[in-house]
Amino acid sequence: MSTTSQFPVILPAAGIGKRMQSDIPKQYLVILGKTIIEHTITSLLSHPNVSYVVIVLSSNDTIFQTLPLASNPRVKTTLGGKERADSVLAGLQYLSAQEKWVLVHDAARPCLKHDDLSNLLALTKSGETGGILASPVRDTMKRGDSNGTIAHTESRDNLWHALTPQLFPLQQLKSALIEAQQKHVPITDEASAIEFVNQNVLLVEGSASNIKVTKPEDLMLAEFYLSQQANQAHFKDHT
Ligand SMILES: Nc1ccn([C@@H]2O[C@H](COP(=O)(O)OP(=O)(O)OP(=O)(O)O)[C@@H](O)[C@H]2O)c(=O)n1
Ligand SMILES: C[C@](O)(CO)[C@H](O)COP(=O)(O)O
Repeated sequence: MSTTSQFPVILPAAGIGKRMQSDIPKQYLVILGKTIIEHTITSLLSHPNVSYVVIVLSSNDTIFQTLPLASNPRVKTTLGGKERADSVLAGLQYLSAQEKWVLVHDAARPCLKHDDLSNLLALTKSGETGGILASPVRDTMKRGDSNGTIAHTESRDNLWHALTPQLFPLQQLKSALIEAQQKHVPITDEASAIEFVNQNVLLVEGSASNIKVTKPEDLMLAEFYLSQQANQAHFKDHT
């Protein structure tokens, strides 16, 4: 990917982190001396093909403006909504209609690797079909029933974990999200909106280390991956 193509990123960060059960929204928990959202934004802004990042905040947010990154001219903010999809749509509406492609990435995924983002962005070279980072499931998959017993074993073939970033043409994603919202279809990621309007989404294999910090036990795992990435960068700089 050349350094001349530049893409905006929408970063939904208006969630409360119910499953994390912390006193503050999980994106403001600190790992290795920095909040999770600062790790995420720093990793995005240091990629040569990212133009700027639109952070979608809750109207109750009092923390973001206190972070040094808040005054970075490549960091913009807007207000989100009740569900993640509402926040993403608010972010898309902030963008100029001149933008062709848009990336959407969770604030709560601080361990994104540049190589994975470059592989995803390579889709913009080959056509108009968007795609997502994803990782193949590894375990044997069971479908349970309402009694908590196994109904059957699901085939692992072609089964993937959906990750972010997700990359789509701006207008396609905006109209798919609006249509899903009007029809009250629950949307948990951008790809599901595009699937809802019967359009194709490509899968780009990404690292399983690109975890979403969701539950308390994920904090230690994110710390491990972030320190591994910092060590690798240090090693690169000294060889
Ligand atoms: N109304 C919402 C809900 C979620 N998000 C963002 O979407 C990303 C992924 O969502 P998730 O991990 O589910 O975050 P939360 O909604 O905060 O967590 P929980 O579901 O445990 O409450 C997070 O960066 C979160 O801040 C958002 O911008 N607006
Ligand atoms: C967008 C996402 O991170 C893809 O894995 C995810 O769908 C966010 O919401 P979830 O409720 O944690 O699945």
